[in-house]
Amino acid sequence: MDSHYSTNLPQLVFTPQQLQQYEAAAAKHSGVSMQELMHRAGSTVAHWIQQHYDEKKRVIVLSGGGNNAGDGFVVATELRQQGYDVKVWPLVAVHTLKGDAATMYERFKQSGGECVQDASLHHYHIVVDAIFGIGLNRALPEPIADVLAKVNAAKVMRIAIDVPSGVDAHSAQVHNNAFNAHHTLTFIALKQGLLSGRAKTQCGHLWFAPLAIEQAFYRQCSAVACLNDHASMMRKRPVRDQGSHKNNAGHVLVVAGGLGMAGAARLASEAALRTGTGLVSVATHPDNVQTISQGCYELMVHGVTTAQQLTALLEKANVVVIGPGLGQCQWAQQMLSTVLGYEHKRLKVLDADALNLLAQHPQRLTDCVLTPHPKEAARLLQSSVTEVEANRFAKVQELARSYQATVLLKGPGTLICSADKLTINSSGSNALASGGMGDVLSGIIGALLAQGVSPHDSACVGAYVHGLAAQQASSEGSKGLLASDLFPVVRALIG
Ligand SMILES: NC(=O)C1=CN([C@@H]2O[C@H](COP(=O)(O)OP(=O)(O)OC[C@H]3O[C@@H](n4cnc5c(N)ncnc54)[C@H](O)[C@@H]3O)[C@@H](O)[C@H]2O)[C@@H](O)CC1
Ligand SMILES: [K+]
Repeated sequence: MDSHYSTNLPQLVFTPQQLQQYEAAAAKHSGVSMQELMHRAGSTVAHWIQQHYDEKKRVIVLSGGGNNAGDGFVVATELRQQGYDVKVWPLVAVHTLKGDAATMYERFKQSGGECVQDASLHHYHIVVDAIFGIGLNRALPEPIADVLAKVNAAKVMRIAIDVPSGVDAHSAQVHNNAFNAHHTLTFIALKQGLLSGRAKTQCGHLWFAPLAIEQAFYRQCSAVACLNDHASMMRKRPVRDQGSHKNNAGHVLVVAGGLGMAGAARLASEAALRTGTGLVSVATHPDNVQTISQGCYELMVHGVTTAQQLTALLEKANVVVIGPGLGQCQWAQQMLSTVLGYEHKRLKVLDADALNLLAQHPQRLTDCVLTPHPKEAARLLQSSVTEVEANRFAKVQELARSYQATVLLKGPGTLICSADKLTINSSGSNALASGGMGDVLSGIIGALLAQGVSPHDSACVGAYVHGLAAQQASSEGSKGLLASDLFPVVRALIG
């Protein structure tokens, strides 16, 4: 069916530039004209609205000056035909419309459709955003931003066509007053910029409508990233043979917990245990030993003050997780330089203060997974959080390249980047959780590495399981999720 849509998203992810370049060829190969394609796009949105809201709901479509507006005029025409009270509020003068968008405007007028200026929003139930789609190339002009500020504050259902206006579908940058959608219906192929960072939340529920040309599009160009899905992530979990024992399931050494920071070390090391590691050792500040061991007697906890003591522990482990609650004092620096300088191959997860210390002395790494949040990423790149969030995709690639590591950039739609691969995480975010969530994630990734999963896949599966566990452990929208609440869910997912 041409107006098919679903919240089941494909795994292949593209840039908006690829859509601009190849969608005409894909349409041609599918025997569809560009005008028919615009018609399908608009019809799909109209159909979606009919499926979700009856014709008593009053609809206003905000239109812009490009083809996204053309889709909007199709929506308005079709909904009118179905008996909805629908108006269009052009935010760009309609006489500037060209080509198919101008044709769709004419059809709307000919069918008796009306345009209004300065509509009073409280009269409407549904606002459809047809201002900008993949053609957005700068911040929103002030008059449009002012209208969108009012729309975002109004008690209306907000539905975006293809891309919420003000969201850059390439970089995931969210410009001021971008349309804050409850639902976004995006066409033909997934655009990377809708899937990560604040842009992801700005889309609300994301629906995919292939317009029956997606297969032809996939044949035109290669995806730039992969959106992970449940089945592929579950397939990549480590398999533990029934006849195996603890020594076959890896040995993680968690180097964590400066003075007064026992909790971070405990969360990371318990997470490593709960994710199936055979043995977990902890190297920590001597004062923390008792606190970390309490109630988790499976952990082997060592108070460590010298490089020699740490080296002795490194010899026994196959994976090191370093950073949670480490601090940045001399002891912490010594721990990190001992781990990074250790002569034998050890896979390493660097998190939290290990990243902050690394940022002070940037160096190329070997066998490392880095797990920065945007602020840590900004420090590692000597940049700012604003710059990182303005282009998460470019920044995670820059980090992976300059540090020669697998990098996991946290936030909604966590990004995982290795030299040749970019993956976007699809499971929930933990925006409503309290502290310690990152410590758990580093422990999970360490455990997966220790059980033989590759660095890229460990980061992907770790991010997926962690997000899903946060989703499952918290009831919808409730605050106060504890990092330790994740343990039983992680176990159930990985086990
Ligand atoms: N025929 C086609 O190419 C199809 C296009 N489709 C729709 O068309 C959209 C893409 O259309 P366009 O490429 O025309 O792009 P848009 O409709 O997104 O807007 C582009 C226009 O806005 C201007 N613009 C961009 N950013 C601006 C800003 N911040 N302030 C002021 N003006 C700005 C551009 O210079 C251009 O004139 C898609 O997102 C999709 O909704 C669909 O109908 C499918 C078929
Ligand atoms: K839009």
